[in-house]
Amino acid sequence: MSLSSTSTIKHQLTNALGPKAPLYFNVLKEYLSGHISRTEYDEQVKTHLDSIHLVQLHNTLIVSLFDTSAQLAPPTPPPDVPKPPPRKRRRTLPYQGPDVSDEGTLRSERLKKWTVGLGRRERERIRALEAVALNEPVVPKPYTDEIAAERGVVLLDERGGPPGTRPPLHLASMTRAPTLQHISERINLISAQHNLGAAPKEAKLKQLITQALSLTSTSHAITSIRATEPHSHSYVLPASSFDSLFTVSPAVLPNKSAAAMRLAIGDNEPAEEDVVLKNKDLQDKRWQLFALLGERTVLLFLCFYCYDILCILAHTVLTQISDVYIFKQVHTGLNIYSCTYVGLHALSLGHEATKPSVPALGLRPAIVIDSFLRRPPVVHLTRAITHLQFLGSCCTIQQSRCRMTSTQPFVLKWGIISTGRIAMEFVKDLLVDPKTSSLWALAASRVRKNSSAHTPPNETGIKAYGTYNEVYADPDVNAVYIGTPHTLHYENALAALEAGKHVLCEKATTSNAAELKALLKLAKEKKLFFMEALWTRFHPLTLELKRIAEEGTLGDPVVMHADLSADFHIESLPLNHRMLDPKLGGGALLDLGPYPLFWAMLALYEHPSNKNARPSSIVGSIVKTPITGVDANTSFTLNFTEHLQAQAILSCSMQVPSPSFGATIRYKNGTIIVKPPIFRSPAFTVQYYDKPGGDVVREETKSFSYVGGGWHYEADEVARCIRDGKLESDLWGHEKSIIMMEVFDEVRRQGKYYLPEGVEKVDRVQ
Ligand SMILES: NC(=O)C1=CN([C@@H]2O[C@H](COP(=O)(O)OP(=O)(O)OC[C@H]3O[C@@H](n4cnc5c(N)ncnc54)[C@H](OP(=O)(O)O)[C@@H]3O)[C@@H](O)[C@H]2O)C=CC1
Ligand SMILES: O=C1OC[C@@H](O)[C@H](O)[C@H]1O
Repeated sequence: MSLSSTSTIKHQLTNALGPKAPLYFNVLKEYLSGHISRTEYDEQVKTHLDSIHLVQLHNTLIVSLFDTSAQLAPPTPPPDVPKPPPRKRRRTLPYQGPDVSDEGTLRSERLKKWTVGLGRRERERIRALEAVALNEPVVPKPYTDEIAAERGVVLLDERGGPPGTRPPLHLASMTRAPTLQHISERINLISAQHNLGAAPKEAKLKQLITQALSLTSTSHAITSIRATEPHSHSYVLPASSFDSLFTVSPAVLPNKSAAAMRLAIGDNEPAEEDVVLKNKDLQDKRWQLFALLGERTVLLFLCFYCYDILCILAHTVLTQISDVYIFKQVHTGLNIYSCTYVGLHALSLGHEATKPSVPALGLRPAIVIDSFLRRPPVVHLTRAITHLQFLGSCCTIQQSRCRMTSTQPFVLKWGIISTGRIAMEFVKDLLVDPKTSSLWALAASRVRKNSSAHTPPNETGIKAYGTYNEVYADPDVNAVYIGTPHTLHYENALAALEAGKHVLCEKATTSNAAELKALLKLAKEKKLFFMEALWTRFHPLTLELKRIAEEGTLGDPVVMHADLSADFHIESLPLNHRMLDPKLGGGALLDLGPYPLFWAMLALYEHPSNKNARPSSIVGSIVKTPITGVDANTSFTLNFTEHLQAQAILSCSMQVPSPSFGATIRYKNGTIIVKPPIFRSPAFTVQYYDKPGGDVVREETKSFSYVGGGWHYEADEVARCIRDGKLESDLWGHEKSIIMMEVFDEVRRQGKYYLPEGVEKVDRVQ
């Protein structure tokens, strides 16, 4: 059926209704735009339909509206299930007189059939998906989360059944993702079907998806999430809002939604409340959800109204992040708005006090689709979009929200040592969200020698100093970032620590392990935070890769290869360039080597089966450049044999670009391939075997993009750790940096690459 058929019926109905027509269409508009509920709609529309003829015309109009979808090609991407046989076209419209099966009620069978809202193809698709899910043994995950167990988290029932027993639909297992073309067609269709006016443009959708995805960066990056537009006031709900929201009866929704929204984001939002969790809160299901959501990489989509959009977004998101949970009112016992706010609040709080795991709450990393398949399609695209926009706008997340006991945003004032290349990249990323980190002072050693500690902040509010000592001496500086060449790290970090500053120090942390150990000893004595700036460890890609690598399916790691190389054109570099000058720790190993070694540390050392055992052997080989004698090409292998039988084969060169593979980690049951450049990889692919050493039966690629350059993740980690009084990061702690330096020492020793006398300030590798 075409849209003109619908207009014919509309025309007939208008004539038949006479003066009541505007009222009738107004009610329809209200319904389709979601302002009134289905029940309200039925009640109101009935008052205008005072003859059988009118009722039949009305029913035909409704059918024709829904029928539009049957005639246009379904753009929703088909799943990987056998295609249904071609079906006959329905011959319903244009209106052909009274339908004998219509009993003159608004609930005629034919109408009911249509108002279920899903086409047969769609229903079959869903049914097939359910079958897939049901075939899977549903094994509720054991109650293993230690924090949850310790705190005696109460499991939520899922629709009256035990948690974890409700089979989810594995949208994730679908291999074909929708294209923008699909999305746009579907949106046009839905919009046309429901008189929603102009459909949003692809760009708009893209923007929404991007916006939504930015929510999912990971809780580790919470402080980096930005709203698309600046907001003058907080959009995060105070805890008390929940009391009202939770008491809003689902029966009055969605028509009261606007009120609920206003309640939530109200223009006159009172001052932010101090949210302190008490013990009893920890037993509260709502807070458990906060905790759950705050802990995990979660995107909450509550597109009750628009199944297609939900699937599209879920698809998109599933390719980007680890878990997507779509909470349904029936599933959580919360209404749709409460769910939204729970999610937002959780994201904003980054609640770390309780960490009930997903299985502990009986939720599974899959999309749970249930009763809404039986709901009439109050398909309301604009509402779905409003939700997403709302989600986006609620994401002005301030660091204060990550700390339940503080009402003040935590701001870390950074002092930057050096104005070199990487220091400036780091600075740019600090400015990605100035609310969370404040760039306080910046020093160059070789320019602006005349400036003094009393230099007033310039128009950017950043003090510019002419010596590093002035930064160390500035009482307002909390943490110092060191971005000088490797061999200067020790003296710079030492000075910063002695001045009482926390330190984030570029890789390679020092010239040798002895220097690093001396720094760490001092940091501990002074109760100061110290971290190697191994930014890659904090990237969402790395967190996700680690999750997949360690969840068990792949088994233990066996062999990994990693290389980072770059052609520095050393023949044309000045001899005092940091890559060539042995006094600055020049060469490939200390500059590029940290990254292949990092991947070995992540994949092998950090693997739970390795039980934190250090490498049992290190073998290195170095090719030096005749230009200055620093290493030009270096390879090294590490064995991890105490608990694993694993080997890392690592290499770096400053004479050629990286190879195409980046890093490859081979496990007993699969392989992970990390795309280069491995310091900020854009994607990784996981290949699963049918049996150990067997064929690849499934392959999944996960792609990531970064806000800014990707250094703010490590900056956020530093801020969080310092805020929480930690002396080292849980993700990249001291022990790992020491192992890294010991590996470099050993490789240099074996390759006979000795730094000039006096360069190493503590001991000397020889
Ligand atoms: N995390 C990452 O992605 C990256 C990290 N790095 C690390 O950052 C550090 C710096 O690298 P990069 O920024 O590329 O180097 P640059 O040469 O660009 O910058 C180093 C800066 O250190 C300062 N400096 C102080 N003393 C000296 C000296 N004697 N000789 C040279 N420079 C001196 C200078 O700044 P000023 O004059 O202002 O004092 C100089 O600009 C290295 O340890 C490297 O491993 C490098 C690249 C990427
Ligand atoms: O840390 C680094 O990552 C990127 C490389 O280009 C750079 O040389 C290195 O220091």
